[in-house]
Amino acid sequence: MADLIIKNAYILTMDPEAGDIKNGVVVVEDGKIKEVGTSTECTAKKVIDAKGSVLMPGLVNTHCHAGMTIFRGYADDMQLQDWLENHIWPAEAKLTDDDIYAGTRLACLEMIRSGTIAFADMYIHENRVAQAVDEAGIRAALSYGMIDFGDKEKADKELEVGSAFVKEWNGKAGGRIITMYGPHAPNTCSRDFLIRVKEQAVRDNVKLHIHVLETEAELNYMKENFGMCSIHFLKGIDFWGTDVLAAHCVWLSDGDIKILAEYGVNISHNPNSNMKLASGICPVTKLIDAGANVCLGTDGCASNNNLDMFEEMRSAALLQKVSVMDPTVLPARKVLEMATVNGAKALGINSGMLKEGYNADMIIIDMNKAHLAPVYDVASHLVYAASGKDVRTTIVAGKVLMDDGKVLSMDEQEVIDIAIKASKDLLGRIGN
Ligand SMILES: N[C@@H](CCSC[C@H]1O[C@@H](n2cnc3c(=O)[nH]cnc32)[C@H](O)[C@@H]1O)C(=O)O
Ligand SMILES: [Zn+2]
Repeated sequence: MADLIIKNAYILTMDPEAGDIKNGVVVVEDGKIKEVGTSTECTAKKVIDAKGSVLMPGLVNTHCHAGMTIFRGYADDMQLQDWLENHIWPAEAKLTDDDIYAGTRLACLEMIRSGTIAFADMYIHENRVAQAVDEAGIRAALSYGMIDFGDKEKADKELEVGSAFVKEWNGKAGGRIITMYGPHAPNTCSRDFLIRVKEQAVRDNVKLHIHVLETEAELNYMKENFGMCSIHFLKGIDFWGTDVLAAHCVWLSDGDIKILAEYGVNISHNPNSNMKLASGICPVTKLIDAGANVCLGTDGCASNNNLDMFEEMRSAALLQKVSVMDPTVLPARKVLEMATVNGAKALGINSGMLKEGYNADMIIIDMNKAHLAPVYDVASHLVYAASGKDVRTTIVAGKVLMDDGKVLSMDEQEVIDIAIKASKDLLGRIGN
């Protein structure tokens, strides 16, 4: 007997061979997809009738600082450097591991509610992030964010913490957690430190998660200090490879784009964060045309300010169209691919498609809504009309985490209340 059957769904498999399936059926067993088709002989412990709904792979958020939900709306409308140096970093210094746990639980709740089944994180007290992920039932690629500012002692300490985290949590939560190394950025990590981290990641056979060329300020800093941009600098220390997830990649030359594509780098495009911080516009179309793997991320809640990947898909499509003054770029299906297939590839997880043998990481979107009627093209609605609020069911590793709008893996009000209390206590500690 299978664990779960979903029937009568309009299925977006995201599998180029299977395409869309009308009145489709998916059978789930032991956390994996057992069958995808139009009928099945199987029976199951639980059957979901998805009539009038769309079933698709869940969304993959490839750049986040989940615990920063605690800072949602804390510091808006300022430049990145001012925001980081004068507001966020001083506040982060007062964060406790309980704050991070509370903030990450809130992030997991928000992501489960809005159809995200996996996210890539880079933050502090990452062991408490992992604990929250384990309990919430979501999938995640987690890294302890490391900064050395050229201080050898800090570098040693950061790598010790980052390495211990990688080893302790890789593969945990029934395989839902994978770990990465998280060197923060080329202008906050020294050359030697970046070399050491890359070597350690290769030895540990895990990927790397780094911010790259989010702002023109980083580009200028790298040119002044190293005589070259971050892309050429990282190439010079053999940093690039398919094991790298680079967030932002806004300030790129055509030569940089060629390098990123050539090395198979995974690029996490964060349109809402880039717009909110006025960081710039990532040349997504050029990167895709060059063959790079471009996926989508929200960044932290303090620079978005939510974790709704449907909003991120819409922003990515609209921002790119107006930035190149061509409405034909980034069509809906391409954006859906970025948020599912490409995101899964970037994290190295077997999700992102509804295909036999893949992780049963999927979502059901209720299409019986005024703002989703009538339906000519499902993909169009998912990108240009829907939001995370239209997700009714979220399944990760075959487990139903939200069933018809009710979150089953956590007490929603308790999670919200604890996060609000943590933010109030934090304000008291920050003293404003
Ligand atoms: N161990 C490090 C912490 C790094 S965690 C990841 C860092 O990225 C910061 N961060 C959040 N959003 C952004 C962004 O958009 N660009 C760059 N850094 C960010 C976040 O505030 C956090 O300090 C230290 O010693 O500071
Ligand atoms: Zn970030």
